[in-house]
Amino acid sequence: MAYYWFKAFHIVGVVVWFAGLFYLVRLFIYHVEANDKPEPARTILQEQYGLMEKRLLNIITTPGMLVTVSMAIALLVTQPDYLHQGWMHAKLAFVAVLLGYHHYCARLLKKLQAGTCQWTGQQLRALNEAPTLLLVLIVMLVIFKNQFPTSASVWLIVGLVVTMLATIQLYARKRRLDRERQEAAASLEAAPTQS
Ligand code: HEM
Repeated sequence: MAYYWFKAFHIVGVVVWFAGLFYLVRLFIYHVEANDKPEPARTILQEQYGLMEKRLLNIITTPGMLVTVSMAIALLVTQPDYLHQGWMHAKLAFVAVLLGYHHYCARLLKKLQAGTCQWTGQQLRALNEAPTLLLVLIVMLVIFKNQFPTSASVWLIVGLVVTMLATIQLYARKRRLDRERQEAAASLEAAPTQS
């Protein structure tokens, strides 16, 4: 019975951890893009985003990671056989990458607060795709275990899902560019004409 409790809270931890990771980098994007705003909006926005980022990391994301990992350790102590299985080794390797990503986000936060972050909004958007990929891989490993699917039909489904996600991203990008163009045109119109 304890095993089910550990597994339930392992999954709760995973949901909280990923929600935090996704939202954190989204806030980084807004933080960096606030550089384009005129003062005093820039300072006000960046201070607010800085506060939200710190709270999100310390109150949601890191505790989510700690719950996931501590429940995972409890699962492995209860079921140590998993430690000898190939899928678990692969899963642990991806989790190590995810922990590295978490640590890197915490470093980026410090750089943003110090005003020394060199990442552009576009680069951060690309970075924010990394946890999605890790999420898909880890969940597939834990579900399929050693029967990880390799047949053509499965990869067709994976391809369709990836295409769908890419289409959503491209559409969001198009809408963002349209909005930026409209804002630029509006500010040109509002600017006083010089004779
Ligand atoms: C700290 C490293 C981790 C370890 C050692 C670990 C270990 C485990 C173990 C032993 C199980 C039970 C498997 C079973 O009973 O079939 C499990 C379940 C699960 N894990 Fe992890 N896990 C880790 C991190 C993660 C992460 C980062 C994710 C998400 C990206 C994740 C997603 C899941 C899911 C969705 C289940 C439930 C699968 C099911 O019941 O069929 N785990 N994990």
